[in-house]
Amino acid sequence: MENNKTLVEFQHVSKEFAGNTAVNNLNLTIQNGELFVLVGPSGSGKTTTLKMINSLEKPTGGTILFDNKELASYNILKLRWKIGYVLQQIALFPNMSVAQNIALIPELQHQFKSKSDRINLVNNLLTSVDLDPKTYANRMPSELSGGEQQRIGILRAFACEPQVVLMDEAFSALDPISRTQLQNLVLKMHTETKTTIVFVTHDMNEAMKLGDRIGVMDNGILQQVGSPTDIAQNPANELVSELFANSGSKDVYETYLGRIGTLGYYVQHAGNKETVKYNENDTLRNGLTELAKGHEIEIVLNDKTMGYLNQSSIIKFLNDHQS
Ligand SMILES: Nc1ncnc2c1ncn2[C@@H]1O[C@H](COP(=O)(O)OP(=O)(O)OP(=O)(O)O)[C@@H](O)[C@H]1O
Repeated sequence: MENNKTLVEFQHVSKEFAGNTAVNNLNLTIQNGELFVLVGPSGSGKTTTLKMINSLEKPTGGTILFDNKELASYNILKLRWKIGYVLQQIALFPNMSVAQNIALIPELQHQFKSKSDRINLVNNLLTSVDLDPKTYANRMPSELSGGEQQRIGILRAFACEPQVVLMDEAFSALDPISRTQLQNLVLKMHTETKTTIVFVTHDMNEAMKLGDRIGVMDNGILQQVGSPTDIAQNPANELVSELFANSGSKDVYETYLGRIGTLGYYVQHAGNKETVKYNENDTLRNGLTELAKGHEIEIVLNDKTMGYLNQSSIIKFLNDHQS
């Protein structure tokens, strides 16, 4: 029977380059609608895994299913229309305006019935990321900052309503402020569009902030797959706990909260942006209630709040109240 929940499935997938194993016997399922993060040190096989999803690399062993059909049986060029791709090296077309870049793929797919459809799509997408269409639509990529260019790269990837968006170290070259803004943008796009995203990073903090589930890779081998809570609380082995420890465990709780805060905020994006501060155990519960209502909150960490945050019930609480 078909399982519509699975979008990508790696079955015993390996990839060798001239005798060197980049990916070793990978078994992994990525669900429709999830934000899946692959994290691991340099050379661990993340990019190779990602590229096998859009067939930029072909496995040397095993099988990949896409939407329950063997990837090898697809017309790859057609399939790539349905796969958004965002790279670290910002890849906007330099001779096209912002609007032309964003509308390119839907245009090639004849998705616009009229000129106003095209203008509406571009204007809505730009407005959704706080870039005024009047100012930005006709600019050329060279007239944008790095962060703005990557923002447009993300919009372009989402513009054709892809089945999945692949992002490879998309923010690694950016300054910390732009990086945080773009991470928040990805969470917002994901919450709003429910598009499946596979995000590659070497940064555990970024993984903890973004991932619904995280896959930890090392040396071509998938070490563990789990929610941020699983990875933080029950690392499968030394490698995972070291990677986690090196990322600074305090930061992890902060990014964890960042994620919760961002989700809370974006649930009611256009609504009330009241800021309330909480710093005690009991008020944290109240804070979460506010958050579930869509209010933005800031939680100051101390021993008590850290104790409470250790419970995975915090996530359950938000899930129960947001749906
Ligand atoms: N085209 C290629 N030819 C030969 N070897 C390759 C090729 N692409 C990747 N490799 C090797 O495969 C291994 C995994 O590389 P990959 O780029 O997937 O790792 P990664 O985890 O994404 O690393 P990084 O974060 O540095 O990009 C590395 O040893 C790399 O040198």
